[in-house]
Amino acid sequence: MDSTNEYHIQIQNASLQTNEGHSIWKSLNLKINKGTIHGIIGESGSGKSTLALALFSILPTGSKLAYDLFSVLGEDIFPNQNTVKKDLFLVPQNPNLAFHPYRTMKSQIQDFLRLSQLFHVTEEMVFSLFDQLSIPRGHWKQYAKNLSGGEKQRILLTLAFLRHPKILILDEPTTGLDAFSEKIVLETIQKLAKSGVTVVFITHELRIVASLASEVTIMKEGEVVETLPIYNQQLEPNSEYGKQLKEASNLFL
Ligand SMILES: Nc1ncnc2c1ncn2[C@@H]1O[C@H](COP(=O)(O)OP(=O)(O)OP(=O)(O)O)[C@@H](O)[C@H]1O
Repeated sequence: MDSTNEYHIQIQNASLQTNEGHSIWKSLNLKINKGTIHGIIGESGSGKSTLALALFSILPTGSKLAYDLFSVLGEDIFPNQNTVKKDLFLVPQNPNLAFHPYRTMKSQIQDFLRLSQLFHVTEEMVFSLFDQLSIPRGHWKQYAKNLSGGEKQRILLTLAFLRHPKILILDEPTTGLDAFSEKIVLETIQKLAKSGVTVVFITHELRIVASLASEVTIMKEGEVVETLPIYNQQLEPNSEYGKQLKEASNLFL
C-alpha cells in the first residue's frame, strides 16, 4: 500500500450500469486528497450512496462496472479489496445495515472491538465517547431496534473514533438530526480529520459541506459536474448546475 500517495481516493472514468441497463454513473472522475474533508453533494439519485458502498467494493447485484482507475489508498480495490478494507470505515445512510436489530449494542460493539483487535478499549472509554456524542449510557444494554437512526449513526462515529481508519466515509450523517446533535456530529468529524483521517462527506446540504469541507464535488445524474475548493466556508461554483444548487440552498439559510 502506498501511504505516500497524495490522493487517498482516485477514480477515473468509472461507469456503472444496473442489470436492467440503467446508468448509475456515466463517467465518474474523483480525486480525494489525503487528510482532507471532501464533500460530495448532488441531487437525489445522482449516485452518491452507490459511490459510498462502491468504495467498499459493494456494488448493486448484477451491475456492470468499468473504469480506467478505481484506486483507494493506492490500490485498485476491485481485485485487491481485502488489503484496504480494514483502513476504511463507513457510516451508511441507513445505519440499520450496520446492526442486528435483536442484539444488544453491548454485544455488537464488543464484537466490533474484538474483530478490529482493539483489545485495549475499555467500557469506560466507550462510555466517555457516548457522553461526548450525547448517546445515553443506558443504550449500551438496549437492542439496536430500540435506538433511533441518528443514535445508531452516532454510535458508528464512536466506533470510527476507536478504530481511527485512514478513510472515513459518511453518507448523510446529519439528516434528521436536531441542531444540537448536528453540531456534535460535525465537531466529531472535524476532530477525526484533524487527527489525520481522510473524510468523505456525502450530503445534499450545501450549507453543511461549506461549513466543514475543504473541497467539494458536485454530482448530477451519475456524473461529476465539478470539484472545487471551499475558502472561508464559501464555495463559488463555475457550472450552471452548481450555481443553481447554491442559489437554492441560500433560500434555506
Ligand atoms: N441496487 C440497485 N439496483 C438498481 N438500481 C440502483 C441500486 N442502487 C441504486 N440504484 C439506482 O442508482 C441511482 C443512484 O442511487 P444512489 O442511492 O446512489 O443516489 P444518491 O445520490 O445517494 O441519492 P439520495 O441522495 O436520494 O440518497 C438511482 O437511480 C437508484 O435508483
